Amino acid sequence: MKRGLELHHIGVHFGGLTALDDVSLRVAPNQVVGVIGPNGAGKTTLFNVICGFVSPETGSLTLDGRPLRPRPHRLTRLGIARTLQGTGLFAGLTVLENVMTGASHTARAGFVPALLGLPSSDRDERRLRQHALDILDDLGIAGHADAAPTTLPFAVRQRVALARALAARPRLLLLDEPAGGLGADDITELAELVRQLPRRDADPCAVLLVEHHMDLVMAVCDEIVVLDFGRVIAAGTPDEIRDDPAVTDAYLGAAVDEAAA
Ligand SMILES: Nc1ncnc2c1ncn2[C@@H]1O[C@H](COP(=O)(O)OP(=O)(O)OP(=O)(O)O)[C@@H](O)[C@H]1O
Repeated sequence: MKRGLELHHIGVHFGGLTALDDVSLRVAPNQVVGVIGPNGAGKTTLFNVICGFVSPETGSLTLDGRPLRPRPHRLTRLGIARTLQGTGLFAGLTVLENVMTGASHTARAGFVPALLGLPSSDRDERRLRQHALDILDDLGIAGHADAAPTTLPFAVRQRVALARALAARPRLLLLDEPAGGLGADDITELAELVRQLPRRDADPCAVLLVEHHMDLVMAVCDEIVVLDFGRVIAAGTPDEIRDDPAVTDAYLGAAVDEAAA
């Protein structure tokens, strides 16, 4: 049985500030796991540790039981893909080309055949193009394949960014605040989409979702981890988290602080 991604007792400090303190969690295959918490709780730092942007001072990570030292440029080869806050799409490429860049590492023909225009690179390109089109179709945005991303509404661009991440055929997808900037209807549609990711026929993947929007997290997650001041203060199913007084206290405390400010 594959164990998926595990974080064991992760600690990160920035100068005298403790951003993560003894954080452990697991994202099992085919699960959607959410990380929530008030502002400054450590969510982004946790995401950055998994992507390899931040190295933890204490603790370790494992992927299917094997030690994992993430580096941003090596993630895709490990079967991990991510979307970042904002969409980060290439403005000079069409939607389809943007999605194809997500899978380009899987192309068998290398740089030289492509440069010489040899048939293997044509075949590769056709294969990549079809794969990207299939994903766009899956996400309901194939009609925008030839559009420039800048001409599209934000919610569609978000979907294109998701399609690009999925093009790498990840077994784990990291989503950083995917609901940021979306309206209520778009969030409902996004929830439906995220819930389906571990259940897709082709290339199902586990999801780790770092998100502010409680509604989205409650709707899609099998497990939720709640951070406050860098520590895990609760972990469990959405129902368990909803009824946990420590979680209410943390969010109430944050709301009171904001009101006072
Ligand atoms: N590069 C950094 N240098 C110094 N302090 C940092 C750095 N990155 C984060 N912090 C601090 O670490 C703590 C955790 O920040 P982090 O951004 O991970 O929280 P968050 O839960 O993502 O917050 P938000 O919901 O506001 O995005 C905060 O106190 C933040 O100010």
